[in-house]
Amino acid sequence: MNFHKVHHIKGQVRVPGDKSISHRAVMFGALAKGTTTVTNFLQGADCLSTISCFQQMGIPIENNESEVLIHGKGLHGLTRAQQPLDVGNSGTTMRLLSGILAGQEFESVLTGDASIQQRPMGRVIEPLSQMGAGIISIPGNGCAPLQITGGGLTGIHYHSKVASAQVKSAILLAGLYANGPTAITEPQLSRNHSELMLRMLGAQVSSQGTTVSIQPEPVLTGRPIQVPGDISSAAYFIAAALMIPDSEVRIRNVGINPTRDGILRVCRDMGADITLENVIDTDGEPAADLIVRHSRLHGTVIGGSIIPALIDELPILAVLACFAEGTTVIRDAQELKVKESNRIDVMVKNLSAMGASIRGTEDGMIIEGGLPLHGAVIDSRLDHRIAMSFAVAGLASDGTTQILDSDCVKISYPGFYADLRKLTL
Ligand SMILES: O=C(O)C1=C[C@@H](OP(=O)(O)O)[C@@H](O)[C@H](O)C1
Ligand SMILES: C=C(OP(=O)(O)O)C(=O)O
Repeated sequence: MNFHKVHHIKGQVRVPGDKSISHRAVMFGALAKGTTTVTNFLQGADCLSTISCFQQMGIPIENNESEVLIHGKGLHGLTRAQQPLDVGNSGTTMRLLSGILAGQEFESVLTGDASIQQRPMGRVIEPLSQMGAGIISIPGNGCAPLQITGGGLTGIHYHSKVASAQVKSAILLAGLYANGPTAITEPQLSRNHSELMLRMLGAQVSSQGTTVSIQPEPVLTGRPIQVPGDISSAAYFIAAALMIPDSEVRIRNVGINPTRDGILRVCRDMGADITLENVIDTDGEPAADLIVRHSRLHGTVIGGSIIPALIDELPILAVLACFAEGTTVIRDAQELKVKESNRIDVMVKNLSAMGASIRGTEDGMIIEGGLPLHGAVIDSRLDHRIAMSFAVAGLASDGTTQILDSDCVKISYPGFYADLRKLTL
């Protein structure tokens, strides 16, 4: 797909539901008793993989697009799948499901696409094995496919080396089935959607600093869940409006949970004009309209405890940094290397091809902003965040930007190109 320079972006957009919350609504709804009705569910390929895995384990799920109904069967209501469970491209599905399967009295195989088969699973294999699950990497390289023989779990207090909501959630979910309390301490606070939603469904979860603990065998009860818009999807419109002269957009109903709002804090620190209106709170997940206007930006340093609060936004923030005066340093972000692609390498290679001054480091990137960018052929490496980042870069660059495998945006935002185009009219 090709992109060209536009004069401005203007208007309103409503981004689809949050991916992390949509996955969790299906998984936790399946473990609850009764029906969980989910509105504004993200109909992206990753969340559809989660639905299909739970249907294969005997959970009736009705997907009516505007509403998803999960007829949960309680903590012990899952049944063994007849086929290996296929998570597609979704790391969240693979890791959270590993935690749930660790607690089941049956054997399961979890697999996924070529990208997922290269992502590290040792980070869940280690704690779940410590709890007593039989969990092995079938190829023997710490990656999927995984074979999981669950049951007989012991509660542990795990100290994780990575700040990862997927690891934290896997351990908390296994903790639902343990013989005593389970706790996890992470180096920095990662997104807390699991804690909030499990608590709302009836689990006993307590959080103190970067430690979360959970009590086993709660009775979870299904209930309505409203999914706010995904700030990780809003990020592309935030960046486009800031970068492109004369732009102003209103992005409606965006989730602004403080464990996810790092992009707002960093953009403001760079000089961005972003205001919030219509702030609401739905079951502990706040949301607001974001009004974003073109701004003169300056470089900044992004590192430390803010990184987990903007980890998926770092590719588009790297693009934004090219349009800011001075130097932007991204550090402490080595996790970028183990996402759907190596996002440090892919950003450096593609932004360099467009004329940016960017250098990769062990744990991030250093960008000298202010050079004009020009079009190039961009290999998305089938990574949705890369494709969306360069679509936005293309709208602010001379010449033609051609994105290869552009349809990978269906993973988290199937209507992305249509929504972006509407704002350019
Ligand atoms: O828990 C989640 O829903 C997610 C956690 C993050 O991954 P890590 O836990 O690996 O940091 C993030 O990158 C991913 O898109 C979604
Ligand atoms: C890393 C991502 O997702 P996951 O880990 O679920 O594949 C992402 O959406 O950017």
